[in-house]
Amino acid sequence: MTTLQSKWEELADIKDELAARDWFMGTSGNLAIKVSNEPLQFLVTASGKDKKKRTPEDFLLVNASGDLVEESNLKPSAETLLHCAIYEKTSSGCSLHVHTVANNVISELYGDKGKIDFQGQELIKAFGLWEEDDILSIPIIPNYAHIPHLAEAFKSHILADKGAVLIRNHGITVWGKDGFEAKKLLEACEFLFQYQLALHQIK
Ligand SMILES: CSC[C@@H](O)[C@@H](O)C(=O)COP(=O)(O)O
Ligand SMILES: [Zn+2]
Repeated sequence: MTTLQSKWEELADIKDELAARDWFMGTSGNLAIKVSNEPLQFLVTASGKDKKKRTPEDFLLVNASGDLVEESNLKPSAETLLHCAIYEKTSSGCSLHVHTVANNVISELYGDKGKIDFQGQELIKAFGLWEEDDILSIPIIPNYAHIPHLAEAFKSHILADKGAVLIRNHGITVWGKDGFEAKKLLEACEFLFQYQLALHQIK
């Protein structure tokens, strides 16, 4: 199996798992996985498709600028520039973006603060935060309709090889060294958001 094929399979399996959680409502969400460093090339979901379905056209190979490596009648995700920013600034190997009700409500509740912090919650260990006083701080940025503008705002929060950024009333993007890590971070964030919303209900 070539690297391209194995990366395709890795991303397709993640897509299926996230689809099983119903995290691709209304064709939302996009996923990417790095295939090579020199030249930088990555697979990204084709724009506007139903990501709950598995088809041979689910992913497109793009370069560091987000342009197609080979001609296609499909377009790469409208948000490919966010994935480009991650691979430009880090050695991360996979980036995942989903819209969920929980991440949208949290982004609205905490958007004016520009971040949401979690401390003393076991799941922050997914981000490598093991000490009792460690804080997981997830930035929340405005949702600019102009994607190059959104990508610029997003870029300033890409500070390590793994991370997460919430886009207000839009969704979350996470990245990690490979598909396993990126999915772990995404699941941890969604757990923390649901936990926080549950706390709001009883307080
Ligand atoms: C109609 S879904 C919302 C989209 O505008 C976008 O935010 C999204 O996540 C999916 O866009 P896509 O171009 O399919 O990757
Ligand atoms: Zn989106």
